[in-house]
Amino acid sequence: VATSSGALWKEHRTFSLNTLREFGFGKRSLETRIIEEIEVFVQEIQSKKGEPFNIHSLINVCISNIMCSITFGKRYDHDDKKFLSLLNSINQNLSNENVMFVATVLPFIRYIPGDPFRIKKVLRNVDKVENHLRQLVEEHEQIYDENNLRDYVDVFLKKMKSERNNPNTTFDEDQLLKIVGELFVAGTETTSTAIRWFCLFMIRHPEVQEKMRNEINDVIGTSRFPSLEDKQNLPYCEAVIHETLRIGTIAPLSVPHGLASDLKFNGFTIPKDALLIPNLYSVFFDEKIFPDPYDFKPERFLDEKGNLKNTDKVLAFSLGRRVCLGEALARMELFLFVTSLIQRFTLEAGDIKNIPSEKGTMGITYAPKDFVLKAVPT
Ligand code: HEM
Repeated sequence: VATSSGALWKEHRTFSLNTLREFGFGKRSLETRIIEEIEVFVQEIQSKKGEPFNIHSLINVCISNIMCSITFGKRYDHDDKKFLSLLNSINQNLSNENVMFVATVLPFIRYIPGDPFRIKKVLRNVDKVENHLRQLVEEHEQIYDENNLRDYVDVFLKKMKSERNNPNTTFDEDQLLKIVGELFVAGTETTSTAIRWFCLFMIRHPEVQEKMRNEINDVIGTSRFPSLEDKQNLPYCEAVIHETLRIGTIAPLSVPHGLASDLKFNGFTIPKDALLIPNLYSVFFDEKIFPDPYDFKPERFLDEKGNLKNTDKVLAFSLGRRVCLGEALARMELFLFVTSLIQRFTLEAGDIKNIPSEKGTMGITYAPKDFVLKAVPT
């Protein structure tokens, strides 16, 4: 979806969205699935007993499991070595994306003996992920039952079978592998990065955590997990999520777009086929929209009565026809994960002399540098 355009993009974006909606996007069934994953998340954190740990892999597995269950009807245990190694390969490639830009411009560098640019490593990682996904698709094909469509892959297989005699079909195994790979990667890395930014900002701003916890305690208490119905009653928590997406700037340059026709803009003509790189960063840090843009201030999204305002200015998922396909899922996950976390734990720096920096690293997303934290039960 993300890398295609024209008729192919339209057909597969519509198919993907409809199918993902069928499997719960924006529905209660998906909320229940997310909360089940949060229960595991909380148990894993409790098992650390307030000792310092790196939350990166824990968040990655939880978020990835949600995407895996929609796509393949499957989730993995947190100590599944094969799955952890797969997620690690994806992480390595995403944080190493710049290398692939260089290899695209200078393709010969991949033939240099040894692996000085780590390109062979990146390609080995791609193979590893593709082989894993291919195996999952093959397993689905073997037990496919058209009267019991369990997940995204089954619905795609049904469409493939119904289009078997259409010579122009775009529903084939290659396309299926591309899309599940994309959903798996885009659906894990982005949301997981947003939650890591959230943890980092909470360590740096204990007063914000405290306010969130007070609001959660007033509205929900501690006996049950937050649910999506609580969202409207937790404006401060929502404001913190918007501020996290703004300052975290997970996709500062969104995704490059190609121009389908000439475009006149501010007296310039930008020719058809030119590559446009949207600069979301310039909006998030525009002081006319967000005064003191470098300060973490959730209150900027609340009016004097405490109601949310200006949240539509945070274009974290971009906008227009190619707006992020996973926005609904990501917003559900973000709300449920961060409120459940703050309801049960106080987040502190793992090492008081080493408070994690707000300066991140740029790969395919803008992510925090790895850090350790303490999650002290409230
Ligand atoms: C906090 C989490 C997320 C952020 C910040 C984010 C951000 C973005 C952005 C900025 C784009 C580019 C839109 C454009 O081209 O104008 C995008 C596209 C996309 N995202 Fe996300 N995303 C997130 C979560 C997800 C999730 C959970 C999924 C999985 C379902 C997903 C799947 C996609 C896909 C498939 C596209 C390409 C859409 C198209 O080209 O039609 N994203 N996302």
